Amino acid sequence: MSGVTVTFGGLVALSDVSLAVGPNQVLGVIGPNGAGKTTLFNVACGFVRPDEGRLRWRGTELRALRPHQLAGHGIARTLQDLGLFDRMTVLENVLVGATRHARTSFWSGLFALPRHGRDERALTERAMAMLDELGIADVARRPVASLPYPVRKRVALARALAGDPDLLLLDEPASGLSNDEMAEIGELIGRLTARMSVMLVEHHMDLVMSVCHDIVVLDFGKVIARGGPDEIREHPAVLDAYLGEDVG
Ligand SMILES: Nc1ncnc2c1ncn2[C@@H]1O[C@H](COP(=O)(O)OP(=O)(O)OP(=O)(O)O)[C@@H](O)[C@H]1O
Repeated sequence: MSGVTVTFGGLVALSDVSLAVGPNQVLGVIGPNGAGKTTLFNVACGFVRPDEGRLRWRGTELRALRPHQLAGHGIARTLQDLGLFDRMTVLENVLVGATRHARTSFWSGLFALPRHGRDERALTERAMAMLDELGIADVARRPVASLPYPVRKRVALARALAGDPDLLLLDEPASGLSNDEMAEIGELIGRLTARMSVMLVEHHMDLVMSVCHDIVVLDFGKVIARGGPDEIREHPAVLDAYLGEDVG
C-alpha cells in the first residue's frame, strides 16, 4: 500500500499510509482505539476504496479492488464478525473457502459429471486436512451455530486457509479469546508463515509482539512508528500513544 488516504465526510481516517508485507512475513498493524486499523484492513480487502493511494500485489496494481476478487489474487481474510453460515456444518463452511481449487465447470456440476465427483472428494479432503490442522476435525459435521465462539473463530480461519492463500489478512484474531487460546493462535500464525504472508490487524499487543516480524503503528490515521517488536516496544511515540497501557 502506498500513500493511502481515506476520509469519511470531514474525518481523516487514514492519512498517507504506506506499508508492505514481505514473503513469509507477518506484518502487524496496531494502534489505540479509533487509530484507523479497521479502515486499513477494509482497504486491504477492497471494502473501502481509498481517496488516494495505491495497492500493489506481486508487482501488479490492484485498481478498484473488490472483496469478491480477493481469492483470485490468492488473498484470503477473516473478519471480526466471522461471516460464517450458521446453519451449515463446519465442513460445508470450509468447502465454501476451498472452491478456489475446484476445476469443475458450472455444467459438469449441474449434470453431476465424473470430474465433479472427483473434485468434490478432493475438496472435502483438503477441507478436512485444514480442520485437522486447526484441531477441529471432530466437529466437522456439526452446525456452526452450535459451537462456542473460539471454535467458530477457528472455523472462519480454516475457511480462509482452505483456499490456500499467499496472503492472509486477519482482523483481530485474538478478540474474545482466552490467553491460552491466544497463544495457540500465535503458534499457528507462526507455522503459517512457512507457506504464506500474513497481515495482522490486532489490539492485543502481546500477540503482535510475539508473532510479527514487522509492525506498523497507527495513531489518528497516521503511521507514527514502524519496525521490529523490540524497536516498537521502546519507541517514544508508541509509548505516548498508548499512555497508561502496558506496551508488550
Ligand atoms: N464508515 C465510517 N463512517 C464514518 N467514520 C468512520 C467510519 N469507519 C470508521 N470511521 C472513523 O474513522 C476513524 C478510524 O476508525 P477505525 O475503526 O478504522 O479505527 P480502529 O483503529 O479500528 O479502532 P478500534 O480499535 O476501536 O476498532 C474513527 O474516528 C472512526 O470513528
